[in-house]
Amino acid sequence: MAMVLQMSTFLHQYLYSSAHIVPVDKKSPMVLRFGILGASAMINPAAIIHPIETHNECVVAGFASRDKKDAEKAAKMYGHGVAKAYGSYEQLLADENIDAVYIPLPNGMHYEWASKALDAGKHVLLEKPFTSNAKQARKLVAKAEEKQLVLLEGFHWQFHPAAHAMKAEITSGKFGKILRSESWMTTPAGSIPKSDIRWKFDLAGGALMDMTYVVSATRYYLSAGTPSSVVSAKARPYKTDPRVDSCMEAELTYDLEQGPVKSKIVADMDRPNLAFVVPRVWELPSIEIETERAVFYYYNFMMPHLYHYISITDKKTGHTTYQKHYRDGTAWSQQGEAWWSTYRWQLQAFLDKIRGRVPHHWVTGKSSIDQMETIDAIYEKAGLPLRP
Ligand SMILES: NC(=O)C1=CN([C@@H]2O[C@H](COP(=O)(O)OP(=O)(O)OC[C@H]3O[C@@H](n4cnc5c(N)ncnc54)[C@H](OP(=O)(O)O)[C@@H]3O)[C@@H](O)[C@H]2O)C=CC1
Ligand SMILES: O=C1OC[C@@H](O)[C@H](O)[C@H]1O
Repeated sequence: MAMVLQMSTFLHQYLYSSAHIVPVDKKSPMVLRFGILGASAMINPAAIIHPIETHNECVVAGFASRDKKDAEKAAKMYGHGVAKAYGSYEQLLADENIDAVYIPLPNGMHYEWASKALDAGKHVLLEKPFTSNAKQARKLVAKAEEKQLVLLEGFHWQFHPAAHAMKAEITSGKFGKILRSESWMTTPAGSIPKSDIRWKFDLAGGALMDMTYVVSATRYYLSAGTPSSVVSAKARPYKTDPRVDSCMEAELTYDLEQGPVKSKIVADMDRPNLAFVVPRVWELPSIEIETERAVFYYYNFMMPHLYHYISITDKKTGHTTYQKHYRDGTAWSQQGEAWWSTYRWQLQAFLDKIRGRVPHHWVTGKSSIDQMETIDAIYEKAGLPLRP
């Protein structure tokens, strides 16, 4: 289902950004010039190109590809006559006219290229998962601190008003302590092509890596770092490479100040059809959290701009209330439009951080390290090697 969501978001982004394109002066010192490493990545239009088109403080100034023709194609299609094409990532990084880079490369290349970008003095918006493993994450965060540059893991969903509205309810104290959580993300069997980067161990593929959202949502709503223990972890190995998890299910325990919480996560890139024929298209990435007095359920936490709801069921009365949030919210007073996607909210925060303004939300380096430490611990418990 995740792929269907991705396609819907492409359409959503295309339609809304076309209606809200803002012309910007590339030469103005106030305009941040982005370069994209991996011009032909599938995620580019939704995650960065269309959001930038609707922002008056930034522009895509360069596309780099392994093949210069692909960079030229992207520049022609999305460059608005100002973007340059580069036939290698190194060439883009060497260009002093680029201020920041977006990195949508295969997971296993995140560390190398984010590190090189920081060395070249660029701010980095890095796709999830942050790196291949926690060791790399620690090194990368240290490098960004040393260079005093902005480095952000692209957990776009956390920047959306609905994410914050749900968190504000959970942490309000009205519903008591958190007791347990369960988060899942699936995509129907056969929907990810065999050639996809997600199936390649050497590129740090695997369901837990790709659907890292289930871990990050759990940690975000529990305000947690790393689990005190991975109670169980079971991988369904990918047919042609058992080091790659086509599905990962794990049970974690968090020892929070408020008390222990049991969390289950499910990430399935090859979800069997219902009765062998019906793809489970209704299974959007979701999280359920039980507290002493209520059960929360956030349906489609990953792409809430398309559709979402948050339900809160009172455990005593059984009464359920529903909420939807497309703008404003606890962390926002003035910013944002109802049509902004999670990626547009994320871009706003990234720019605010670079410009010295206070972003409405941030994914800290420590959080990205904790995230990768959790992923490593789950792989270890499942008996799979850490990603290279
Ligand atoms: N935030 C979100 O919502 C999403 C995030 N992602 C993340 O973005 C990243 C890219 O995903 P996606 O766009 O689906 O990936 P794609 O396979 O579509 O794109 C990856 C790009 O990386 C470049 N590349 C460099 N080396 C290789 C290699 N050895 N094999 C394949 N590609 C290579 C290619 O660009 P070129 O040839 O032009 O250099 C390629 O187009 C992943 O880390 C993924 O987790 C993905 C989807 C959604
Ligand atoms: O980040 C992602 O979000 C959407 C999914 O379809 C995709 O597999 C994943 O990389």
